[in-house]
Amino acid sequence: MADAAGLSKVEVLIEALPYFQRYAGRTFVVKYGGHAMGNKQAARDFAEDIVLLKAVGINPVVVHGGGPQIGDMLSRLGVESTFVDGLRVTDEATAKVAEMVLSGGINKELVGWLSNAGGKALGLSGKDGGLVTARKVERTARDPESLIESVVDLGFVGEPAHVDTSVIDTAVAAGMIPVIAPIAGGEDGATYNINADTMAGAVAAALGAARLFLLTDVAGVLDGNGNLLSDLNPRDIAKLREEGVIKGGMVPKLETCVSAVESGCEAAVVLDGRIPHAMLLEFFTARGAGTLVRA
Ligand SMILES: Nc1ncnc2c1ncn2[C@@H]1O[C@H](COP(=O)(O)OP(=O)(O)O)[C@@H](O)[C@H]1O
Ligand SMILES: CC(=O)N[C@@H](CCC(=O)OP(=O)(O)O)C(=O)O
Repeated sequence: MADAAGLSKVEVLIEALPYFQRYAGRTFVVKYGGHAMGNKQAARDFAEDIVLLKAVGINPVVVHGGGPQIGDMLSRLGVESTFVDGLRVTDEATAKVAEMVLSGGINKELVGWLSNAGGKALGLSGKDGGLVTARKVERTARDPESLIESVVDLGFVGEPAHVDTSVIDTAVAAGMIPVIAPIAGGEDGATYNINADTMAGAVAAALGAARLFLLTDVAGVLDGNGNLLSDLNPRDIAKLREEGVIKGGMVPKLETCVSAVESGCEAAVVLDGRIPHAMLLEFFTARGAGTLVRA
């Protein structure tokens, strides 16, 4: 006779069975933010979640950030960063540091965690296999008094202009988990620093992903009183942004969610990466957390 603990394990698997069946063969793009990476145990849990998704037939594709880690390296070098709408103003030297930290450091660390959890991970940046071609980001700002708009030069901050998924398709067909750093070359030959949320959204759209998960270090999108907003649509988001409730790093995150759901992704979720196994809890159980964005 099976004991109660054994039965409850089976019940959990049975509860998840319709999800395994529905999403087998589909792609989930998971963005792992630099803030969520701080805790080693949470990182191990994250790697297990990704490897479990792969084991049940879903194709996870990881895009990672590393903003705080780039900031630490720059401050060790005596360089201070400024941000415009959550984007780091990037001169040529900063782009070099960002590439070193993201592609050289964090990307390989994540590949190591996934391989320790039993996965076969392939570390890439937008440059590898022609995955992403970047173009320079154009931003304008309006002077609050004169209301005159002027161009803000962010330097080598890029956005994906073109995504060629063939390197991802090849890796997935070979049973691998692609792990992508948000760095890409431009048509001008320069190296561009891309916000990791933006990179994840572009990759999700190009792959026709079923889900986009954005793991960060807050419970989700919070209202003006610090309460979690668990369901949002693009109209709610535009209003919250106008009201100034959504600021800083949450701006590119929600821009990404909106463009993902408007380009066919079923749902995008802003999740608390500090919670152990946040992604599996959200996806396979009724105890979903975070903010779900749907069209
Ligand atoms: N309305 C909001 N709800 C939650 N977080 C917000 C909001 N507005 C701004 N933020 C900020 O956005 C941050 C998350 O973005 P970011 O620091 O870029 O994270 P990551 O490194 O995970 O991408 C939060 O830590 C918080 O400081
Ligand atoms: C242009 C730009 O801002 N690039 C980001 C890239 C890393 C990133 O986005 O990391 P998180 O997801 O951890 O914030 C940066 O330099 O910080």
